Amino acid sequence: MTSVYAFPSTDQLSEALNQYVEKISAEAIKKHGRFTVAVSGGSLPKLLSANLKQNSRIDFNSWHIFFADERCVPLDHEDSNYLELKKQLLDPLAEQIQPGAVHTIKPELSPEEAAEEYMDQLMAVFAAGDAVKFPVFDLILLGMGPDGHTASLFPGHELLSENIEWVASISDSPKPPKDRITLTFPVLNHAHNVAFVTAGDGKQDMVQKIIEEPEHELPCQRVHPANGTVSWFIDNAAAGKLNPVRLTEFNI
Ligand SMILES: O=C(O)[C@H](O)[C@@H](O)[C@H](O)[C@H](O)COP(=O)(O)O
Repeated sequence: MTSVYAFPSTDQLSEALNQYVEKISAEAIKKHGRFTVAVSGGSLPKLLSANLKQNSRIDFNSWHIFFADERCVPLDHEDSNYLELKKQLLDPLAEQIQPGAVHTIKPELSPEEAAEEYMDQLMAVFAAGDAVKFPVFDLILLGMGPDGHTASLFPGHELLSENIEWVASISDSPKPPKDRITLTFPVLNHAHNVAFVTAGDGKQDMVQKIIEEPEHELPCQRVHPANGTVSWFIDNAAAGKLNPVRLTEFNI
């Protein structure tokens, strides 16, 4: 089940996303004492954090934050997804309400080694003590590239067929920087909830293609958790070419 929510402005998109994340994190923490979330880079951290960073109802201490993908650069490098999330969400949060854990890559490692090490971090959180085939995130927050990529899963790339490893490295990313790690489709498709977040009229062609033309089998279209929900949070600019019948009224 895919729900597409469109909002007149990015401010209203961010507020709706704040309410959605608050609901899912509260349910997860009530159910199993923690909230596990994977965050993408690009424009997502800013759209995610605009209202979330001021939400005093959220128990960030119970959060485990991972990255859906990350560039293999130092954590203080301008291309680092961690740095962007730090700027947009972590730094504005008071010391006593910081997330319980923010799982960053080890940038000094090669992309291959960084992927292996990130797998160890995922195993420690999701498979402590018992064997699991894939981690089950409470929420994975994804962006949509102009070519239909998501995380660092790009159209036509061999990584799209990875169905065993939880984390993969890529050294020929069409979107710079070229060296990255990324969660793989099996992990994305085991999540309880996935939310795509994208805005701007530059995205309207691809949004229309992804939502209305499944035959393309673009990376964004290959995210469909068997036991999970998929939601799109977009602004009216990005929804500009969508048939309005595809839109769902947001009420949470
Ligand atoms: O590390 C990355 O580059 C992102 O995770 C990437 O997958 C991003 O989400 C899309 O490229 C959309 O980026 P924009 O929202 O900035 O267009």
